[in-house]
Amino acid sequence: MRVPKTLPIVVLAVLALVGLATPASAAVGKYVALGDSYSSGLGAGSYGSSGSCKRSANAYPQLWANSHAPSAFTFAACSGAVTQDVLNGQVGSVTSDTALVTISIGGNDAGFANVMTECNLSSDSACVSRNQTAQNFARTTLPGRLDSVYRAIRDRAPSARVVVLGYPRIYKTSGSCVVGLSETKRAAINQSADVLATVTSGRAAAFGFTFVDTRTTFTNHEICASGTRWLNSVTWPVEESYHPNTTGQNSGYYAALRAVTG
Ligand SMILES: CCCCCCCCCCCCCCCC(=O)Oc1ccc([N+](=O)[O-])cc1
Repeated sequence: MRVPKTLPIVVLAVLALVGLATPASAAVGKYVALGDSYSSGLGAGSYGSSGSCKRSANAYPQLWANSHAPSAFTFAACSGAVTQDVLNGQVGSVTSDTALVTISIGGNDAGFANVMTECNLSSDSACVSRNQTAQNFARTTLPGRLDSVYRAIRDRAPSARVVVLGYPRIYKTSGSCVVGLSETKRAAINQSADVLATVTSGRAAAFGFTFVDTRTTFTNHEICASGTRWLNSVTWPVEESYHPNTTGQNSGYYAALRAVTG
């Protein structure tokens, strides 16, 4: 076997060229953060001048932008948003050169605030019934609404990576819990979270989007869990109740997002 004397030099030259053409870390393109209060960071404080949208400096989209230095960052998520709000007021920020889109949406369409209010003020059976209504809505009406949002994102940015982040279970169910609702109510609310996760992950997959299941990230950090709690219980302002706190945004949502984006 005869190896030409010039081969090592050629190999080195090729390696050098490849090295020059490849930056130490890949450049990060434009990032647009869409969604509701779980993405705006309501519950995590430091809302700056974002008004009623309550975009927190501690929210996972801001944490991701701080650490990844995208070429542009649009924080469009807004507290209380339903799917139609994303279509009307948020998705316009997504453009053909957007590289990454993140979103959490659908919980308000399914009646999140009404469910939590009913379960706090009414009987076990009323809470269970209200959750069944929400679950029925999530299975029948919500898929079409999610499809409209996901289609709009894909149409506007066909080559963007789209990461759909789900909602955690709010409660730990086993064991006693002074700050929490009855076991029956907690189980019913968690079942709604499970239905939302199933429906949302299914629609995300249909569009080739990445679904991040935050139920697993938040495990043992729910309300009534013995570990550090990552969600507010009933708190003041009331609208911040049942939302991720600073640690929930960081160790729950941001960590789960980084697990799929690097
Ligand atoms: C649909 C049944 C919900 C039962 C609990 C299910 C598990 C957790 C699901 C969480 C879904 C939260 C999505 C909504 C987040 C959000 O924007 O909340 C709001 C925040 C603020 C307002 N508000 O009016 O100020 C209204 C709503």
